[in-house]
Amino acid sequence: MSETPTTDSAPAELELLIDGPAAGGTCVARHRGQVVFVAGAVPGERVRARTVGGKAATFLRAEVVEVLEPSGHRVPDRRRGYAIAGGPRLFGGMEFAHVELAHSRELKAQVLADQLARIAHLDLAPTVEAAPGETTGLDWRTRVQLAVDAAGRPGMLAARSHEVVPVASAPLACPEIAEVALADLRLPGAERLEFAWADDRGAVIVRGAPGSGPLSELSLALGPQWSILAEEPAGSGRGSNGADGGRPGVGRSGRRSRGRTSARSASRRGGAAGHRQLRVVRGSHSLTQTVLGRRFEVAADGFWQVHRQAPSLLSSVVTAAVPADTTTITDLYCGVGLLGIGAAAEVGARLHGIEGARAAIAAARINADGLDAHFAVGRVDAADLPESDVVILDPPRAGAGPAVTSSLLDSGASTLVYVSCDAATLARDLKALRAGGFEIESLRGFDLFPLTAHLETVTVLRR
Ligand SMILES: C[S@@+](CC[C@H](N)C(=O)[O-])C[C@H]1O[C@@H](n2cnc3c(N)ncnc32)[C@H](O)[C@@H]1O
Repeated sequence: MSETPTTDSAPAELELLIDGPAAGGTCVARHRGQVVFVAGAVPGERVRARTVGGKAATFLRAEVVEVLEPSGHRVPDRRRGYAIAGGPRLFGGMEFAHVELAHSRELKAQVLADQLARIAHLDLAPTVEAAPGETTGLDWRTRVQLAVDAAGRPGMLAARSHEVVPVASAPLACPEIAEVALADLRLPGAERLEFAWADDRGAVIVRGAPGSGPLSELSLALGPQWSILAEEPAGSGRGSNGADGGRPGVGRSGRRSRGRTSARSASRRGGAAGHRQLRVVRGSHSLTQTVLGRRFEVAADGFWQVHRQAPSLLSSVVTAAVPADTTTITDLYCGVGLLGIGAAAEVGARLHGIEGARAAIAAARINADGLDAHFAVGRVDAADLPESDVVILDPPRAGAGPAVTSSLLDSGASTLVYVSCDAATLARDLKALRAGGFEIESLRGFDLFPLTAHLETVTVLRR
């Protein structure tokens, strides 16, 4: 066991006592006064961990290699359930795979409270509520992105790596996606598979250049309920149509890197979008999702709330915050209109929606059929906000930011309903909104990304 100081270039093994939870699904420990963010740990444990880099002068990052004194909240790593023969090699993105589901929600609530306190000086003790009917936390994703390795095998990326770990089925997926037998698929030339499931149909987007053979294999492997879309070949002249998803600088391969979003490309909460136009190999580019009795059209590669219960849950919670006498609602970052349409229909209000993705606005206009609804394509941070009593906002992880919070303070709105998937940017924006005169009426956390480090919040503010 090394007792020498660690640096980026010299990994070391440390014995650590794990303290509280930290952002990103890690836990905090200390080594010779230096903070260590440890992946794969549970608070209260004693572990042996290997450093994986970090700024040695300020903090270290490490991964558990052996648990010396386990927490009672530790469970066998659920990622092993997705291993193919020859596995298991573990992949990234299921930060709480080794933690009891209920306890993972408590850890998320502690991180949320900590960020609200540190950034916004708020003394709140929010809980993180389970989605209705959640039991295992393993079957919720209606949107799944998989990488494809050089041999054409679908898999997940290893943590902080481009290495593809092949999997037998899509992790955390809803049953309809989970039953697709990935271990049998070979799609050489493909770079990424994106699955989306709606009411009773699904779509698979194949990115990269798989050629006709692999696409035929995919067609045979999937039932008729699945549409298949493929990227147009590079150089076909059919690139992005230029409609901007409006997420500069945001971007992961999912909920966080959305600067290159085309109107027909993914605009998930952080995810990088596709770059090329899609061709329908079979089926349709559009899916229909029914939420609380209302039908929503959404493109297979357009933004949609990922947890199968999220659309109805968020729509209900947002609508409940809208006063019955509301005459006008503005829905910022409205996507295909899910939150604003539900609320406007309930109280009979006029609706304005603003969203960066042109294709989403086209769908929103269809989805708002029968309502007094007006939608505009544009960047929220550059928009003049329409006069309204209530503003709903559901920004990407980057949050609203100073330009938008300033517009909200200048607007005539007396109620804000802020839906967020990032506690840190929420806290920053709440600080600005409170300083400008809004008061927090309620703040609820929801575990809409079970067994990952992410959570959703809905905050109601009034003035
Ligand atoms: C988290 S999604 C919310 C969508 C919608 N509220 C829903 O529940 O389906 C965020 C949306 O904001 C859009 N967006 C991101 N940055 C934007 C910006 N600066 N201006 C306008 N829209 C933006 C994205 O295209 C995406 O549709």
